[in-house]
Amino acid sequence: MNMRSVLDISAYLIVGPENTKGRPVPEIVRSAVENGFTCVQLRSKTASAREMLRLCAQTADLLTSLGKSDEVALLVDDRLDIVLAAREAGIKVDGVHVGQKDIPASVCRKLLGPEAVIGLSARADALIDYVTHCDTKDMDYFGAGPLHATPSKPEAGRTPDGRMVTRSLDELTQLHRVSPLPVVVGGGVKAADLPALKACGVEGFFVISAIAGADDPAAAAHRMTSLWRRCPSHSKIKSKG
Ligand SMILES: Cc1ncc(COP(=O)(O)OP(=O)(O)O)c(N)n1
Ligand SMILES: Cc1ncsc1CCOP(=O)(O)O
Ligand SMILES: [Mg+2]
Repeated sequence: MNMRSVLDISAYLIVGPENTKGRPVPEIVRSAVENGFTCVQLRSKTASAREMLRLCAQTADLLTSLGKSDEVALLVDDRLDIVLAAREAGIKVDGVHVGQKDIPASVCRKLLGPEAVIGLSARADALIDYVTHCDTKDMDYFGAGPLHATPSKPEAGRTPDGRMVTRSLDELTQLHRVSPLPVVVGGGVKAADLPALKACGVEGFFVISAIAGADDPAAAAHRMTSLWRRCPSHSKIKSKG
């Protein structure tokens, strides 16, 4: 199954060992996926390579046991080396999410091949101009944000001169209009944000703490995915040539 052709970024969980309040990462992933999450990214700024590989193996096994390995993409943040090593070990990891300072998407595409999923964080400055003119041939979606400042990533939205820039709903609506790729928005996103976010037309939301930090991750996941499904979306207006 080519995961790129069925990629669904509508409800996107990002999680690593530092986000779970001591609970096992696969336990959080299970709660999310059993309750409608459609994409999972393993992200850790502290875990060793071996720990990340173990997490990849556990999460891939979990998705298989849930019958979701051909539906729910399993991605790794930043670490192209982990994706390559996981593949070498026969672990089904579908791709990588890279940021502006990470290994370029073109290099990821070259090393991972045509079937891998590759996500890219859109630039924080001059966002609309960047997305309009960016060469998107190697990427599958844009990550954008933050919607709000967030303790999960305090530097998100911080400009070089120290200001905090969050994304307005108008900007996200415009982003959706100009983007040649699907857009997933995160950064401080909570259930209460979802109706307004969906109305912008963006294809999905990403969260860490709303699920991984919740007292009841399964209930939180159910609330978010059902809300997202229920809310009306703004459809893209295509200009006729
Ligand atoms: C879906 C998604 N969007 C944005 C990010 C942020 O990526 P990046 O800018 O590389 O920052 P880190 O996550 O590496 O701190 C993401 N991980 N996922
Ligand atoms: C990885 C990332 N990139 C921009 S904000 C963010 C963290 C989002 O975490 P939370 O959903 O807890 O605010
Ligand atoms: Mg990164």
